[in-house]
Amino acid sequence: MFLAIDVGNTQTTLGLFDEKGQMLHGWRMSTNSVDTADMLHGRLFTFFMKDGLLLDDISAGGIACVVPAISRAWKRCFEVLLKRPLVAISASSNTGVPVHMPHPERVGADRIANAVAARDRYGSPVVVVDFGTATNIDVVDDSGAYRGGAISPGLMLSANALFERAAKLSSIPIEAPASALGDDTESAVQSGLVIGTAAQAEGLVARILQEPGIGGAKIIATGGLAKTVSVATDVFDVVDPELTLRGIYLIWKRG
Ligand SMILES: Nc1ncnc2c1ncn2[C@@H]1O[C@H](COP(=O)(O)OP(=O)(O)O)[C@@H](O)[C@H]1O
Ligand SMILES: CC(C)(COP(=O)(O)O)[C@@H](O)C(=O)NCCC(=O)O
Ligand SMILES: [K+]
Repeated sequence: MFLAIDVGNTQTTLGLFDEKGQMLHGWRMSTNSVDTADMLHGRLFTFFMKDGLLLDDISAGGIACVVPAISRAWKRCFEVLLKRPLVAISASSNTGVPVHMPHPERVGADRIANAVAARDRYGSPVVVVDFGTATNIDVVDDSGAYRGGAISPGLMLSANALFERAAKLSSIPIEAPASALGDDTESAVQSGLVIGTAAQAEGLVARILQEPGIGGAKIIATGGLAKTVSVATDVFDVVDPELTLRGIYLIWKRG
């Protein structure tokens, strides 16, 4: 079986795929850039044990990593400890999705994976909004090419900055309030953060859809906060939390 690893700035998600491309198991852990190969190996061992699996069941891995400090530890975990190959996804991988941007090598591997999975599942044009540490938008045009998108501070980053800098505000449950018109501090902050993040996505998507080759695109939400935010908008055709992991699998499968 194939293990897909999506290393984000806050959390690392893992998905175990069978030969038919079904994701059978998924796990989530925090991303710690100081983790060693032994620690990563230990985490994998625990996840697999808990689900009645063996690390030997892994035949290969693929990784989309946007935290360079930890990529060596993952490589060592696979190649030295698990004795299995690990493919690192980048814009220069054989993805089948050409990157029409001046500096393809600078694009995050997670964004490439999103584009590949979205085009495969939903066709093109397609727009992905990924709600993680950053909120990033990834766009595939009607020719099937990746065209970039937008990057902004994610919901939790904004929330934490607000709670840190506004003396009278402290942490509240991050969920959509009943109305955009908050009638107390908690619901006002929920409105600003959750409905605000949703409205930002609506606004950016509306503008991106005006660009040549993007009109009529399906709009997909993914990322750890996709479910929280999608409650507050009807802009999304689909919420697909496993999109990035599926993209890693698809890129690996193409070889
Ligand atoms: N099981 C979970 N299901 C959904 N959301 C989670 C879950 N766990 C965490 N989240 C939220 O998702 C966010 C991380 O999203 P993610 O897309 O993994 O970010 P990144 O890829 O930037 O690390 C965290 O802020 C967390 O609050
Ligand atoms: C945009 C990102 C910060 C998103 O990271 P995440 O929120 O998933 O942790 C990441 O894809 C990244 O660092 N990209 C490099 C710059 C670019 O894609 O243009
Ligand atoms: K991510």
